[in-house]
Amino acid sequence: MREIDLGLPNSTICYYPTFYSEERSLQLFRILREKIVWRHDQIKVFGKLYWQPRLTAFYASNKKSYSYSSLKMEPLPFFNELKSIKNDIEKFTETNFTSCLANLYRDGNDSNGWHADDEKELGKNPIIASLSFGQPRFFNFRNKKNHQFKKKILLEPGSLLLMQGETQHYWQHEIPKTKKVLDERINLTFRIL
Ligand SMILES: O=C(O)CCC(=O)C(=O)O
Ligand SMILES: [Fe+2]
Repeated sequence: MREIDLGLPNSTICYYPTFYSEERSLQLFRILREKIVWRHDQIKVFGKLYWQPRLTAFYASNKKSYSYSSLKMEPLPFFNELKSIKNDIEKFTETNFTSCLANLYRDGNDSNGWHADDEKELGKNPIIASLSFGQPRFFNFRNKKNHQFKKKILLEPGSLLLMQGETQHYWQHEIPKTKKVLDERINLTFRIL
């Protein structure tokens, strides 16, 4: 499989543009759009409530909830197709994942602000497997200590982005908004909780 090492210091980040074929990605987009129970939550930032700029869902094979940005998500059980995607990822990475956070970016106005996936329940050096479907979107990295030090990649449908090792200690990531009229994008991030 085609593999692109991002080559950022103090990180292990690999991009696989064609983890799924074009046809399979389109089929999976339709299934995920329909079967995932999407929710729109509010989060509290400095005491003020804001609507999250995207829809989300949380699935897990255990009972562990996922907490971030003042939000606590209780898991739903995996449905068949999501389980089979999890299987594909597990075979490829030789890693067993317990949980999947799903994001639906409805258009260019939806986004995911600068953050690192460094919640303590993920452990010290978490492995995160991130799959993309639907509309391609840019994904930015920036160095935590030097915000000028950035790298931008386009996440294409059917692609896999693997972040592991010390990545979350040194780098933040975001999905920026864009003024262009865009279609929906679905992201699945598999994690161990
Ligand atoms: O949508 C993406 O590709 C990134 C999602 C993300 O960073 C997250 O859910 O923690
Ligand atoms: Fe993230």
